[in-house]
Amino acid sequence: MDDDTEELAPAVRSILESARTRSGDGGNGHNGNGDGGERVDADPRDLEAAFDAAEADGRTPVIAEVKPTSPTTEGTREDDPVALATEMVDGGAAALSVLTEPDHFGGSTDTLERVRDAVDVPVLRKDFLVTEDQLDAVESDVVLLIARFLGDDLGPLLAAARDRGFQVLVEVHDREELERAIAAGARFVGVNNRDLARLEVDLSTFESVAPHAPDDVTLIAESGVTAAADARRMRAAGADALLIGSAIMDGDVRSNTRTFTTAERDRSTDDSAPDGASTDDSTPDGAPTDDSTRPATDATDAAEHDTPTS
Ligand SMILES: O=C(O)c1ccccc1NCC(=O)[C@H](O)[C@H](O)COP(=O)(O)O
Repeated sequence: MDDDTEELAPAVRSILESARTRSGDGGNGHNGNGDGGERVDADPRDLEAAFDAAEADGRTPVIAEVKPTSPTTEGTREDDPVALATEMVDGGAAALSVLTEPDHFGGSTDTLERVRDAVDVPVLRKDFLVTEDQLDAVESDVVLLIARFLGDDLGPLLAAARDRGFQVLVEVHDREELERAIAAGARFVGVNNRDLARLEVDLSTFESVAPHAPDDVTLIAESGVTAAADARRMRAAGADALLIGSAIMDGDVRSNTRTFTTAERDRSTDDSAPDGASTDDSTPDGAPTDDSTRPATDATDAAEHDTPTS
């Protein structure tokens, strides 16, 4: 496992420390998979198909995140997560992300199980997994692995997750992490606009990393999307889908989700954030992009799109 924890924001160091002490019970003293310690055999709902269905229906593919709180959020949203999740789906979310991290995000494996039972879209388990046994805490359709935290363990953990049937979203923040993710065989890559060293969000992160991804990788823009204009901007930069938490959780969840899922269909969608927060609009909006035309920074970069994935 990588140990550059000195470079991480204190909150993120604390998240990692707690992740390293959690076992495969999800931190709740309860194995979310039923009977203690059993290896998960996941029967996943297809994430790519969910994105395709959203596109076919004219919706921007959005993974809406059930995120009760976080180190960068004030307060905790106490509503029933199942009710919130149902509203997200009603708002057009192609998939859901559910935090299972208990100490900093108010998540739990029980919440994920309840949400997954209540909806029919794919559900991503959002957590900071660092050991193989943690994969067995609960069944989900997709698990998140964060390249920065895993170092050389990324490949083995990705393989262990796939062995259990999970689809895997590998999160990266820069080009070096993207290359490691691709070398490990990632097919879904999330580019996190939030810098875990400083917890600052900058949408240009996705714009700078995305052109280096092979065309056959499904790219997800994570964090910092707060308005319809941001959603269009990420799509113009090549995002196949968007992972959105705080801006959906703040206020009317169904209506907030709809703001993003209709961002490209209705160009008149108000560009202010659903909660009125200002947006990072330093790059002009772009029209929706086709996967096959993911922008490249230059001809050399374009050639790199042909890198095969396993
Ligand atoms: O969201 C945080 O405050 C946070 C702090 C430290 C590490 C990770 C954090 N977030 C995890 C996430 O990946 C986000 O929840 C997700 O990308 C959604 O981001 P946003 O739409 O900005 O809520």
